[in-house]
Amino acid sequence: MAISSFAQIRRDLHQIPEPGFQEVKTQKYLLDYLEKLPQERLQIKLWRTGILVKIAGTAPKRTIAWRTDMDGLPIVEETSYPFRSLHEGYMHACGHDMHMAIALGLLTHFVQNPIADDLLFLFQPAEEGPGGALPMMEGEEFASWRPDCIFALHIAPEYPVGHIATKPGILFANTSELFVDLVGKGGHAAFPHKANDMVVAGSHLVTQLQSVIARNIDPLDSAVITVGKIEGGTKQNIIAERARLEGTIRTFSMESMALVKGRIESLVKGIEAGFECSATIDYGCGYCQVYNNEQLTNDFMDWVQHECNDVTLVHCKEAMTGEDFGYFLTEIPGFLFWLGVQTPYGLHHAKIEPNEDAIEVAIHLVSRYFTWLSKQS
Ligand SMILES: CC(=O)N[C@@H](CCC[C@H](N)C(=O)O)C(=O)O
Repeated sequence: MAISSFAQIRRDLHQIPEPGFQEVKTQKYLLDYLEKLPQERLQIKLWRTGILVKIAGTAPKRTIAWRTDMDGLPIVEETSYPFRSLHEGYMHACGHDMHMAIALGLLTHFVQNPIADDLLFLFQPAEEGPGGALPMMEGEEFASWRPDCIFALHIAPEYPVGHIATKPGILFANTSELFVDLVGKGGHAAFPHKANDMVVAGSHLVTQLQSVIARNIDPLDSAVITVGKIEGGTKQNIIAERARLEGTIRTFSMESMALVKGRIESLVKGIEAGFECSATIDYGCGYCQVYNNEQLTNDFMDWVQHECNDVTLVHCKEAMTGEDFGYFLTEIPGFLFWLGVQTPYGLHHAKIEPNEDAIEVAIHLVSRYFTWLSKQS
């Protein structure tokens, strides 16, 4: 069966996943594509490994923006695809390849069918970390093309193709990365009393961290601490002098974030005292929540409900995912919605295979929405 050109673009991008701020091949691929489009209405600016593209409207009163992320994740791909990642140890496992193909599809549509308003397409690096949205917003390139409203989507493995989901207000959580380094005293496996084992200390800490959510967060509030990676030691018969825990914290309020961090700091001090080691905490990068503008989101949801009988709208709950798109929404009204790509494996899974039919669903939906929105002012 023939696949659409944007599904093919997604496959090409799927093969070249790159970490945040190293999206060099991705940027080149996108630029090569943009170069082939009719240029009359297009203006292009580069920002680090990202790209900003403006399409001049026919009678602009404002600028409507669409943002896609670009980076991949450090995952060894285990899909059944013949177009698996060519970058050993990296994979587009969060759908940014789908997001970019959709953005190019939309951009192409509007180059061919311009609307009254100006359109701005943001290809933003480093969503998975250390965060490209905030520095991109602070850059002169964005400031000089600052949009009046901004929108984005994220693929959702749990919804069927043709379904979208969103809600007004908070959609995604506040996040903070978490890195804890423990340093003790290494030694011979047979003489534990002469050493100070950081594998044991780190294991205690991982277990204690679970109590913060269970015993310090109001049960009617929500928070997550996930330790996704532990490193420690050098060999099975050497007591580990060092251990490192890498994780992430998620909360729905900054008060809960401060509370969780305070409790983590106390527990880490306890580990230092209890295991006679030294510890350092680094919170890495943090993202603010994704808070959907209530008016725009409600209007969009009404519009989908009444005008798009090919799309099923789900009124979803908020999720503990993070997205630096939230920074754009702190200053510019807009929203993010989930796009159903039904697949049994979740985001960040080595076997995730999003259904590519969702690419055309998104292009068709958002192109109609922007055309409608442009007529509303
Ligand atoms: C949509 C999504 O999966 N986003 C990421 C954002 C990660 C932020 C940061 N690196 C962290 O781990 O806290 C997510 O994991 O939710």
